Amino acid sequence: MSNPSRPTVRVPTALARPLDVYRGQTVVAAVSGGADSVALLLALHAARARVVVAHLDHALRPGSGADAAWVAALAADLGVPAVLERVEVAAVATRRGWNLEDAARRVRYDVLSRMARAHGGVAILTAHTRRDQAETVLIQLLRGEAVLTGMPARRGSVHRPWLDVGRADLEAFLHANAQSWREDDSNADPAYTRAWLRTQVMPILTARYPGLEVVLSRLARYQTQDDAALTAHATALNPHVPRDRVPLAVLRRRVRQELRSAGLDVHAGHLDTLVDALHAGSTTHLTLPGGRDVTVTGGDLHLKPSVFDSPAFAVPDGWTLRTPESGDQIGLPAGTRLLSDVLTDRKVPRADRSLVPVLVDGAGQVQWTGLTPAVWAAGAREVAGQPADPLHAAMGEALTLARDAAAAQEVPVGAVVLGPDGAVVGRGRNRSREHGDMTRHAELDALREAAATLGTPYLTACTLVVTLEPCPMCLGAAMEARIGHIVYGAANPKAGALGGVTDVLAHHWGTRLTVTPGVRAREAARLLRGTFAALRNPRTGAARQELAEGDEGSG
Ligand SMILES: Nc1ncnc2c1ncn2[C@@H]1O[C@H](COP(=O)(O)OP(=O)(O)OP(=O)(O)O)[C@@H](O)[C@H]1O
Repeated sequence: MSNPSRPTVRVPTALARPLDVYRGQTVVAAVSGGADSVALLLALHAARARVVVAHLDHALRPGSGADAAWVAALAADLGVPAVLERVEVAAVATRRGWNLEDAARRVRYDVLSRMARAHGGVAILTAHTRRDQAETVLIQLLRGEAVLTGMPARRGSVHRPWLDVGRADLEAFLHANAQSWREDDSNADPAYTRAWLRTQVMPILTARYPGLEVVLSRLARYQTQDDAALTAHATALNPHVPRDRVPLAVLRRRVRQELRSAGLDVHAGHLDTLVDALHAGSTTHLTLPGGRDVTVTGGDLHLKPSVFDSPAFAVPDGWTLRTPESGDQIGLPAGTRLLSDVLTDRKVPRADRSLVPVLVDGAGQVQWTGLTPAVWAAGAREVAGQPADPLHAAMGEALTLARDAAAAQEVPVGAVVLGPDGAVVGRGRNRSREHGDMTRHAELDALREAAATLGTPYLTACTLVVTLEPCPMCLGAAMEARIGHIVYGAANPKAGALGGVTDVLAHHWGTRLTVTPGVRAREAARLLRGTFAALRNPRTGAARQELAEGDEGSG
């Protein structure tokens, strides 16, 4: 029931019109408690939509619980139902190897979709405004994305009705109705790209180009229209048209469509190589992320089918070989996961997932998967009489080095380099404090030692194993040394160059490098947390440090 003591809300036309279509409809309003989503909630309620308020507490800030309670109280005051959920997003990010912003977004949309299904909502409405749209276009530009379409006004059931609404109109609306909102300090923290753009970059640009926000959101609209037209051409492309007569913009979309429909992701550099070869009628071979080989020859694109391994060991009694079934689970050292999530993380194309051989035990738990390298359940290697995972063992050495660094009051990061035969040829740990030199990172020490051991600076068939996602300096050094494979433990949202802050490999480099994230990630992350706690508070921190050490064998 609506609160009768609440004054009637008057909504200006610019804000009300985009919401007219929801009159009488059940919709889920995503309300953070910030100005934009509070205004959306008020305006939707005034538009006589049947609103269900949805709020996710990401548990990333001490005040987040208070925000949730505030949103619940506002919903109660308006007489509309509210669904609240709390998810430890930081733990999800660590487990899945995602950066924090990414994890927060993925978890949020997942939870919102579930809430919409449970309440029969026809749409999930977010309060993104023209300002958010302008920032998104700038982010796409800075990341070097091929099209600057911004956020779509609709994607599936997610609707963004206010993408053309200016922030000033919205705040004026809230003030006119004496409605308060919650301020989130992290919105001003320049460590986050969006907040940095909002607080540091946009003010400078807007001082010179006052209409920038409008211009950028118009650009997004035009680019969306252009992209739709070119994509339609690409879809309708006749396979017999000589490729050198097809405009590159259409060809690029066509190649992307073909790869996407095979469930494959590509970097811009890969796409350029394939498109150029198609257009020129030349031949090129590439290995895409996820290990799929693709060849362009004679103006055609050929995808080699995924090849999966069969078990090359005696299958233990009671285990059965089959293909994945929905709901399959695997007990990994860091916890039990859905097999489908593991296959997603390993970038197995959707179309090929039903072909992956798996071994399940008598209880139906997956013990082994035929990926390269294979994924084993915790303890399964021992049951099958297989040697320990060499990467797990190498990470153990790197963790020991990281602990040595911690004991020497250094940031606890350790690294080893495995030579082409898998033996350790280089070791390193952080020594920046000892030398008063910020280039003395663990990886650089390990690379240097490996080059000395092998007698060559080129470490082409070598693997760098490091406890923390490398920073740009160390990743650059590894690429200069032509390292073929990087394995890391914990994600590094503050300085990581493999997706933590930026994904350096998204650009086209001359070297080919594969990356395995998340090996013994929990131990590496705990060690870092324990050391920082020890530095801040020597008494309680010491206990945590011991905890971190005791965790070593659990991976
Ligand atoms: N914790 C949350 N729970 C529910 N919905 C959220 C949450 N955080 C963000 N959203 C939705 O996503 C939109 C965009 O998120 P963003 O982080 O830009 O918003 P915000 O700055 O936290 O809040 P607002 O946009 O309400 O001022 C919000 O307008 C809101 O609709």
